[in-house]
Amino acid sequence: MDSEPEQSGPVGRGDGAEGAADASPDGGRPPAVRIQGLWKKFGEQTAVSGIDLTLPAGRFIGLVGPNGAGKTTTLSMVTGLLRPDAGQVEIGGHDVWRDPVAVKSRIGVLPEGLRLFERLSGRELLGYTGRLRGLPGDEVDKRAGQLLEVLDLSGAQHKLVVDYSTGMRKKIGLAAALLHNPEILFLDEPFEGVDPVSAQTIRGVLERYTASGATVIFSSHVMELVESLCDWVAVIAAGKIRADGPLERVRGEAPSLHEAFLGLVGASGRGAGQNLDWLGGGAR
Ligand SMILES: Nc1ncnc2c1ncn2[C@@H]1O[C@H](COP(=O)(O)OP(=O)(O)OP(=O)(O)O)[C@@H](O)[C@H]1O
Repeated sequence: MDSEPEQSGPVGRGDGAEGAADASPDGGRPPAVRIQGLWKKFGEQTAVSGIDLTLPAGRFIGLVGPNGAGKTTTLSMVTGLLRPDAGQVEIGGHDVWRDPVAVKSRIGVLPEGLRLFERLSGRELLGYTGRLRGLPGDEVDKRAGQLLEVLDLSGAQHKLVVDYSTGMRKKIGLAAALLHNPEILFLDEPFEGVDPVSAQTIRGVLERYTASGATVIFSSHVMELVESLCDWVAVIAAGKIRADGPLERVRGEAPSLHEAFLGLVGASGRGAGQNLDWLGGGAR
């Protein structure tokens, strides 16, 4: 994207770190995430272009942006999976790269393109994950059984992960990310490829988790989903944050988050397919 997007309707960036002001320590809790000057290039391609962002603890937060905006790259750097070219990230007040053990014990991650141990059953995968996390065996068994039950995977617990469907993989990945009861859960496109029934199950688990004061940060391009789940939103486009803050403020005067998003990423009124004059039954 080579031009600045319009910012009609919702409150955008460029007016100081107003999102940061609202995301300041809440009841003595440090922000869930504090990002300063984050950059990442892949060869000539700048994926993340100087992001500053503070996300408060205890919220359901959506990171939204079009394809290629930099969501996965940002989440990978924030969760310690990808080293930034420049910048700092703190999670719950701990530096991700200087204090990785403290950070990793506090977070759960459901990455994009989830790579799982395919030759383990779902149950074995949770057992292995729990032991890696240092949980006692009986506690792992108890938690794994409950998570499998709630996520409707009990019937498939002895099936190999390689034979799981896309939705089942998302759910077992979510169970593995929740097993150690993290303070902050990062989910990259958790609902992609998931049917409505499984989506409702995942949603219920996440709502229960945030109701107890935990933080969920998830990326998505499904605005309706973000609007119905999140109370805090950050909009990213072309590697930059375009707006962030409470949902109502990012939505502004726009009738929906979808409309606000199109304005913020500069896609309002973009014609769809005027050049495809050959396409369609009548043009043969
Ligand atoms: N490993 C890589 N090597 C080269 N370019 C990359 C790599 N990873 C990401 N990119 C590029 O960086 C930009 C941001 O990609 P990223 O995957 O972070 O976007 P995204 O917002 O998650 O997109 P989507 O919604 O389509 O998953 C894109 O232009 C992408 O092509």
